[in-house]
Amino acid sequence: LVRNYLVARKTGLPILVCPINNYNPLWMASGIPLNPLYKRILPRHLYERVNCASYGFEWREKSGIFQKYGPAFVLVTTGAVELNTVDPGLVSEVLRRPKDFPNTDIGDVIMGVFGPNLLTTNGERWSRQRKLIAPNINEKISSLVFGESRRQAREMVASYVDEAQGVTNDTVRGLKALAINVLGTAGFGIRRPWKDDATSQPKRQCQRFTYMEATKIVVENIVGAVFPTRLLTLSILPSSWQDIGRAKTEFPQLTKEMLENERKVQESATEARTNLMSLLVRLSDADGAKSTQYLTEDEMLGNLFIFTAAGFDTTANTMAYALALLATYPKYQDWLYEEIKAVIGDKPTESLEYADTFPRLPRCLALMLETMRLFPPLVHIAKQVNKTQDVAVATSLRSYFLPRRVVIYLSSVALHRSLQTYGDDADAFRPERWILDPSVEPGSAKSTIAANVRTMPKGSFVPWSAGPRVCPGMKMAQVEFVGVFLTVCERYTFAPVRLRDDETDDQVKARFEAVMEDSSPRLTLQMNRFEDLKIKWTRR
Ligand code: HEM
Repeated sequence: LVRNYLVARKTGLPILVCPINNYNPLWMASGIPLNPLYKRILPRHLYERVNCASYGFEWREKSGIFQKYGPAFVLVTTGAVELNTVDPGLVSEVLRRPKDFPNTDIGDVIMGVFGPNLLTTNGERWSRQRKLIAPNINEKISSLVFGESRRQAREMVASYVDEAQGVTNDTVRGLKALAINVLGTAGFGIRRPWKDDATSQPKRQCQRFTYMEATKIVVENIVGAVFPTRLLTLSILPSSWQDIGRAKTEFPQLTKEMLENERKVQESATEARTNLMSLLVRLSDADGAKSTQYLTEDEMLGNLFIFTAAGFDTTANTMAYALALLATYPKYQDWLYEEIKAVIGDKPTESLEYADTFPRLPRCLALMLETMRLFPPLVHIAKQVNKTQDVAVATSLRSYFLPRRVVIYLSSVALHRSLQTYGDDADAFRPERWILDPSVEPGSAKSTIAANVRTMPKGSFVPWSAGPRVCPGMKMAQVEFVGVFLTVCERYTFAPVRLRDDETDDQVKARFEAVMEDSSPRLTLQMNRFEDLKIKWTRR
């Protein structure tokens, strides 16, 4: 603790000391569930430290702690020295310089459970994988994602309307099923009806998981999955933990089977296959000795996992918050509908082409950006100062001295609610803030994502990170989101179901806002009481 404190002193920034090891797996697993208890029993100044040392304090504190300590402060624990910042200049420099600020070792422990991958590696190994993989998450994949997202969304809402008279509190789970199925298609060429995933039951001990089921379980319980498999499968543990253990045990074998199958299909296929796994198979089968264009077998397992891990919960929860926001503020459903109608007119909507449609829906994308501004799936981005050399950075706010090995947390939540960047209504949901020129008519030639969606100042909006390590799935997630909201808003409206006949509009709004606010950052930010989002779908 003393050594860490002395390192922190070198930064010259305000310091908070908390004498625990916040990287201990037990602390990591118990920190969030016990947080409300700590809040109740500890005096405010002690709780503040314990809270900062527990995962995801960024969501619980929002901008408050930065208003108290300034744009950067340091947390010292027995496990680490952590610098937290909302200085956009520092954020932008840290993300621009991956050599000085590589990804953290702790991220590797969590996201590298099945092998090294794009997210968990640094240096040459990362740059080789990045050059191979990122350019291939391309427009062909986007087109596939667009079509599949629309198909899944149609099936989902039709099922709610036909079978439950439109009333459901299941839409968040439905969106998760939709997202995993879209990834199944784009990532692995597995095409499933929406209902298959949405209604699947927990498996009994003797039944094997499918690949997508095993991945979903591990992704949704990623912190638990860090524990050894032997521990997780102990019969005294709850069955949900045993499921994590089983999914973790089965995952490598399931991946190998899928890859073998893909290789067989590729041998006999007449056309090149378009999904991420087929691409990785081609890359790993290249001759590594002669070329730098290869992936090792363990990198392939790691990357197949990371596509789903990075792309599933992030996109699904963003869609869930957007849906809740649109139900809470219904005038924006009309705002989207106006654009959708202007773009697709009377065309038969089943046959909409991605390339003609997606770029002309700036309002639909603005909805996504505004949702992620208020509810960023990753509440922080973690980097660390490289291990060999201290780094100095000067921004318009101040000069920073960053000793080697210090972990840096870029706080997306507080950055995205900054009054300086977003104005006095920074906490309000206003998707139109993203539209550059509101007088441009939807559907007109100037109404495109490229021409009419605002770009925020560097380092102020980082839901997908930025710089050389920006999320390679950003476009894919945007296409999925726009495809889904285009499909549902074109044909349906949805509204909160009142709990009492005399519940007023304001009370309903406050109730839905409270459900969104009651969120916790797990792997990604998500609503704790998502079943309380009871809504009624109605055909337009
Ligand atoms: C709304 C959806 C998404 C959000 C908010 C999101 C967010 C992010 C963020 C913040 C990072 C940087 C993490 C860090 O540096 O610590 C990242 C990296 C990454 N994301 Fe995404 N992501 C999304 C969707 C996807 C999808 C659909 C894929 C898969 C196709 C994907 C694959 C990746 C990969 C492989 C990386 C590591 C990149 C590297 O370090 O070079 N993401 N994502």
